Amino acid sequence: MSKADAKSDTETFAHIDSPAQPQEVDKAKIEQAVRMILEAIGENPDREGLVDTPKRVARMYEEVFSGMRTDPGHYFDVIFGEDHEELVLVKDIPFFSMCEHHLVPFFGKAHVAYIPKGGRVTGLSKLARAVEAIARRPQLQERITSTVADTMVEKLDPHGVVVVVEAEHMCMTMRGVKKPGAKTVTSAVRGCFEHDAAARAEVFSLIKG
Ligand SMILES: Nc1nc2c(ncn2[C@@H]2O[C@H](COP(=O)(O)OP(=O)(O)OP(=O)(O)O)[C@@H](O)[C@H]2O)c(=O)[nH]1
Ligand SMILES: [Zn+2]
Repeated sequence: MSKADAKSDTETFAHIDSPAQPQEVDKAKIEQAVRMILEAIGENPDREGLVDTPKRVARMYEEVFSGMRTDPGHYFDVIFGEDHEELVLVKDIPFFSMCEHHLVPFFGKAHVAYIPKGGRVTGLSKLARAVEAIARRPQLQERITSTVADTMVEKLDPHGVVVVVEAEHMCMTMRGVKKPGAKTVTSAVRGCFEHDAAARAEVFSLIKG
């Protein structure tokens, strides 16, 4: 399921030439919708404090959903021919995303580890950029986790990948079940880490430490 999702993401963004050329969001439509929501809750969208709110929300959605117009795989186009076939871990990458069920934020940290193969070593910042591009869409935590892992497998063909994401979901905090502090942890394990329990344990202990 998650692998299929990652594939469809790759297909969705296949037409985008560069992450530096985002397509526009339909801000006028967002403004219209926000105005309607304000009316629906009994507010006056023309009062002073709210008159610019639809525009602000449209700009905010353009920013927080910018990953809709970014192919995370592009970040792995540049590779260094470094002969390093040992573990690389970038941990505590902060991210912010939007729950696709309620359109409220969930946020936390991502930890990304891989063992490069054949000199396909990526820039460390590209791991964080890929996490950000994938998070900035209407999302599920599980899908962020597996899409990061599957994008790396597809683009870098490494020996193995481990992605761990820990997050707090505002839809569980400020509404509904109201359980502030509850953390969700998800992981995606690919390649050699699937079979090598010791290597997997090393990564998890480095993430924890
Ligand atoms: N698996 C998964 N579930 C999520 C994520 N973000 C939010 N959810 C859950 O999505 C579910 C949506 O459940 P529904 O019953 O359709 O909606 P709801 O009535 O608003 O649910 P409550 O949050 O329980 O009030 C809730 O259980 C959320 O906690 C996520 O990233 N992954
Ligand atoms: Zn939610």
